[in-house]
Amino acid sequence: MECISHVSIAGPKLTSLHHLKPSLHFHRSRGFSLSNYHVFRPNLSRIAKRIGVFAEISKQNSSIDFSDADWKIKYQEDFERRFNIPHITDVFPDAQPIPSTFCLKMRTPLLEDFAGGYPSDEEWHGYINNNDRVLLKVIKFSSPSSAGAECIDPGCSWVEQWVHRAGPREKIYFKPEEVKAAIVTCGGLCPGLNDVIRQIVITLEIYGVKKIVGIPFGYRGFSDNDLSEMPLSRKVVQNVHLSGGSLLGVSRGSPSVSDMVDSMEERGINMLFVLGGNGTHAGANAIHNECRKRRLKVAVVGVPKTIDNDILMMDKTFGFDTAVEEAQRAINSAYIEAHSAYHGIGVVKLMGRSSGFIAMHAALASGQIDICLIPEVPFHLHGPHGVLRHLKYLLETKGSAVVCVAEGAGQSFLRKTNATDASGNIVLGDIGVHIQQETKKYFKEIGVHADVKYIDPTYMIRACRANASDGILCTVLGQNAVHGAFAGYSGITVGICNTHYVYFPIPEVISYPRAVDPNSRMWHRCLTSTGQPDFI
Ligand SMILES: Nc1ncnc2c1ncn2[C@@H]1O[C@H](COP(=O)(O)OP(=O)(O)O)[C@@H](O)[C@H]1O
Ligand SMILES: O=P(O)(O)OC[C@H]1O[C@](O)(COP(=O)(O)O)[C@@H](O)[C@@H]1O
Ligand SMILES: [Mg+2]
Repeated sequence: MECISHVSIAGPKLTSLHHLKPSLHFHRSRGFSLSNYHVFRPNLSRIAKRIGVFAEISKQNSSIDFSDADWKIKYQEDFERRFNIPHITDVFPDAQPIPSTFCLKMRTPLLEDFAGGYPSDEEWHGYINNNDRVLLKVIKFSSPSSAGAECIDPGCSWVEQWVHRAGPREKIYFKPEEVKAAIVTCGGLCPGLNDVIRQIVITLEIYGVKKIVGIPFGYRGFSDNDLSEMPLSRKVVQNVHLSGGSLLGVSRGSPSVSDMVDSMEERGINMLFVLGGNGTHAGANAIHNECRKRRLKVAVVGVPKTIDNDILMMDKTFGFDTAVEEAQRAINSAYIEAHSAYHGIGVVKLMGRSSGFIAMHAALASGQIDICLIPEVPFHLHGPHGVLRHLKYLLETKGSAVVCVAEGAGQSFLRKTNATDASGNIVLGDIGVHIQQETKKYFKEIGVHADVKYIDPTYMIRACRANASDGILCTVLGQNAVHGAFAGYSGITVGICNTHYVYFPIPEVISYPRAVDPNSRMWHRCLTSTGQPDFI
């Protein structure tokens, strides 16, 4: 691979970190304690153990023999294998590609049949080479103690990790007139679903596909005989992005994988575009595997939909930006209420089952949050270092305060019900209500007036239409999903990585939910912005 040119990273230098050092009750979670550095990412590991994910990472790295002079080459080869994207020729080695019918200089497939041959423009240079790659990690950490460092070996050496570049290929493995493409949207709503549906349909038509359908109400639509598939065309989807929600509907819970593949066979579906989060992608990968087992020439391509932004490796997922923007309205209302009341306290609960990205980014964007609580960073409500004591301090010094809490935070304070939704997700207790009640109780007990208001904007945020930035992301992801399917890939998902668009094999991005790294610069920035102390 070619040489990389390096640039310096902005941020506090070790020599200037003393202002962040923990005092008795200050920023212990920032983790600059170098003397305790036994593992590569101590703070992250501590949190990781709690949420049971990073054990896997250390297991992967602990099996590497760093005394082997070739360990890096072997690691990179192994990485290349892991991130290889499954292709139709893995199962059908004799499958012959045809020249792509996708060419921006030649839009005739919309109008013509292919009896006289496939239109193509050999001279066009708008295609992606199958060997093009995008660098997954772009920071060269010089020490495991650098904030957010992700090191493979104790010396934290530079290891290149490349993933597949997304986009249209010169050769395609499906004849457009033989394609029946289906789109399904699963899980909860997320801004941008309609934008992605629209782009998939438009791009399919540009390739020359005539049979495009929507599966209604998520995976359920495969098995419920009362639900018929929805014919889709550019005309049908032309304006769908102007409203939120999903044109096709969503649902949780699903029929068995084998029933879904039976249904696909009956309907003659050979391209399936699956829009959803971790659960949906697990389903998509299972469908892909089942199709392979049955030797069906089918492309299954995912588009990660998670407002929580909890899919691994990606810069962000669509809908996240809109959610952060929309959350500003709730935060601002909470701020105005709190600021206008005598000793006002506003509590805003934002989405994020296991990841606090929305809360962290919304806090950063608003500049009105005094306390941001996320699932990745443990906290106490009561006690000398607890949230409530700090709220009292804020009322004394500022007169009002605003708390932003991610829905998955502080679950240990709430009674567990073990209830799950139809998809098997744990039903969380309402931490927002709990904080509101505990705050009221606390101030009553200490005889200090406090006017506590609680806002839960979850469903208002989820139902929004995508903002401009998400609209663009959805457009690119939707188009790339179609390019990936035509290129013959299956069991893949699309994403954005270091601002470039890529394909990932599904299992690599859903092995556990992506979480905020409490040792990352972004969390440190959030703490700097809110000015909150550690609550442990
Ligand atoms: N491990 C799994 N294997 C197969 N299908 C799954 C799995 N987990 C969830 N699903 C299905 O995926 C769909 C969406 O899952 P859900 O967790 O509700 O949303 P999300 O995809 O956003 O995580 C549901 O229809 C659910 O039944
Ligand atoms: O009320 P519902 O539909 O179960 O959804 C609530 C959940 O949906 C979410 O918005 C995320 O849903 P997905 O995992 O489906 O993307 C969570 O933040 C929230 O816990
Ligand atoms: Mg899920």
